[in-house]
Amino acid sequence: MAAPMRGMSVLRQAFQGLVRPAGGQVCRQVQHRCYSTPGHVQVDMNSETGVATVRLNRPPVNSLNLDVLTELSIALEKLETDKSCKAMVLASAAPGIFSAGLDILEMYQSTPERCVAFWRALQDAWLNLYGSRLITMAAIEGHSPAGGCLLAMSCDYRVMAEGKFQIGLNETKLGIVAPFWFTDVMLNTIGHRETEKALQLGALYSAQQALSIGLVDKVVPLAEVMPTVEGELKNWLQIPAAARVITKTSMRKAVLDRLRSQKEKDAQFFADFINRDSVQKSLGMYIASLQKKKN
Ligand SMILES: CCCCCCCCCC/C=C/CC(=O)SCCNC(=O)CCNC(=O)[C@H](O)C(C)(C)COP(=O)(O)OP(=O)(O)OC[C@H]1O[C@@H](n2cnc3c(N)ncnc32)[C@H](O)[C@@H]1OP(=O)(O)O
Repeated sequence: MAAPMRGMSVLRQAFQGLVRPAGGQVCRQVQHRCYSTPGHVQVDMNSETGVATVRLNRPPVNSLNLDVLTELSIALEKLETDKSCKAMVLASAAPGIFSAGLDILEMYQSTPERCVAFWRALQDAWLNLYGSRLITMAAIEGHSPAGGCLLAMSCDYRVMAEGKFQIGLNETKLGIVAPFWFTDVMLNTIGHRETEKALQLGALYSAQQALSIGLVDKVVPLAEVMPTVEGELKNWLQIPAAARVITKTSMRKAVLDRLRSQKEKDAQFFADFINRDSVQKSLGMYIASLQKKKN
């Protein structure tokens, strides 16, 4: 039997038929399909309910590098074209973390070519997620700063674990600036006034604070995050899909089109900005401060 997954009772897993096959990877019998387990993005498709669970799996903190973003993008594309898939839950396989955001090492002392490739991968992953026809829900079972917050905000619904975890767009604290499409998503989520404060301060919120400004939709104990997402999904799945998708698309189209129309310019701008001496200096100091935490 596979080791119990966080936030899920052993009984529940037994009921769902979790087994460990000869290859050593966790798979489910009968109604579940695992499309991709060897990489950094695990997809578990329940063909009975039409709900896919996509877990980021890059310990220790699920930082988003070029590989993770490319895998995430491909996984989302596959689910989008899978007619049996109706909904997607974005979660983490790493305890205590949803995602630490972009891998800072992709932005520090990197080449302009790598920076552009990295940024394109982020753009594509985000366009696939924010523009998805699927019902998308974020199960935030840990910290979710910066790019992690962007992924969560890009879902239709967010459930976060109570306790010490934090969420927010903290870019200014690193001496960098949240790109316009990060800002657009936050504006659509919490409104203008809260976004202005949040972005200028690089604010990281506790789950309760995030709930109070509408950055997340529900806060529950850690073990209740997945069951709460599953419960909420039942409501969403009852809505006629075509009407829901048209509504979602019309509300998100302007923001998606804004990036689509200037993808290359945005990627080039990112590479130029990130390679400025002053930005590299700030990032270097931030990396040192993360490392110092341990000593
Ligand atoms: C008009 C101008 C327009 C400009 C347009 C372009 C501008 C560019 C915008 C770029 C956008 C960037 C968005 C981002 O996502 S930046 C990333 C921001 N992320 C963070 O600030 C999170 C940093 N991490 C933490 O705070 C903590 O790690 C944590 C998430 C709270 C977890 O804490 P915990 O104690 O559990 O873990 P550790 O801190 O000990 O970390 C374990 C190891 O992981 C390394 N680490 C952590 N985060 C990252 C990361 N994001 N990237 C790479 N590596 C990371 C950490 O250093 C530890 O490594 P070690 O074991 O080797 O020491």
